[in-house]
Amino acid sequence: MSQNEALLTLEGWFTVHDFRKINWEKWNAASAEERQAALDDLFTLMKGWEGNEAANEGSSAVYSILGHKADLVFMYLRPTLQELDEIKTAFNKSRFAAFTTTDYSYVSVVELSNYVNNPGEDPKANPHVRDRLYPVLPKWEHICFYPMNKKRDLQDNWYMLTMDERRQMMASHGMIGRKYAGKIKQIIGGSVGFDDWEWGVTLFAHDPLEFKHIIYEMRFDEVSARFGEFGNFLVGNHLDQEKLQNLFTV
Ligand code: VOV
Repeated sequence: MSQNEALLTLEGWFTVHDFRKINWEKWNAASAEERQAALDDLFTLMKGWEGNEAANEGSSAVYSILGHKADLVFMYLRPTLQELDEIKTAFNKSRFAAFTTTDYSYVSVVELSNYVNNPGEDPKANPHVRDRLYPVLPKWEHICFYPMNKKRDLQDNWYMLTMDERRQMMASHGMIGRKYAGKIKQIIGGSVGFDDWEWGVTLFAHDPLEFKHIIYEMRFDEVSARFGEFGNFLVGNHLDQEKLQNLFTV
């Protein structure tokens, strides 16, 4: 056993997942003009977010969420926490926000762990690394989000393993992940100090069954089987302006 072999991590954009519920009773009771004004406010915000993305100053995406846990998720990536705060405030001032409530959100920072770095190389000079730290959210049809920890039990304490043991397990994890190239795009948000779990995992897929396949396959892999602890899973479908307009048409 070796202690204090803390890993160097690389951080990219800060991230908020803002999960919202729609107050359908209020929405249905509003006039057609009030509803359209609310949607127009939302579309104006979305245009602004697209501008940020085009200027390489962050990325955003909107998805519906199935089940009772939420109706929508707004996922934002930005260079600073201040910008994420401004987005939250602007959203809350919009007429659209008055028809929503939020009881779950997740704050993290896009993270790469340095298990795979090349000694002597400045990782942030590597365009491949930069693309992963400052990603454009892919807007694929489906999203899956869940928070997770690595276990800290006496027998199975991830943080008491040696660097070599952890590196080996992460290599096996990465091998499984590579089989899903083109099918799953993963964004790992480090959330130690930012939110209630250690990581927020966001997966994008064209086929939602790929979420089930990769997560199930990883459950048999030692790092997940022995050390993975998981929170709530949320899954949903991509929304653009047209789909939002249809969704909210009464
Ligand atoms: C497309 C799928 C995919 C691929 C290719 C992939 C690869 C990799 C690599 C190469 C590395 C290590 C270097 C780095 O990049 O950080 C990681 C790192 C990580 N992963 Fe991963 N992962 C995937 C997918 C993937 C999934 C589905 C999950 C959830 C696990 C599950 O059981 O539900 C996950 C989790 C993580 C986490 C929490 C970390 C950080 C762990 C730490 O201790 O620091 N990940 N991951």
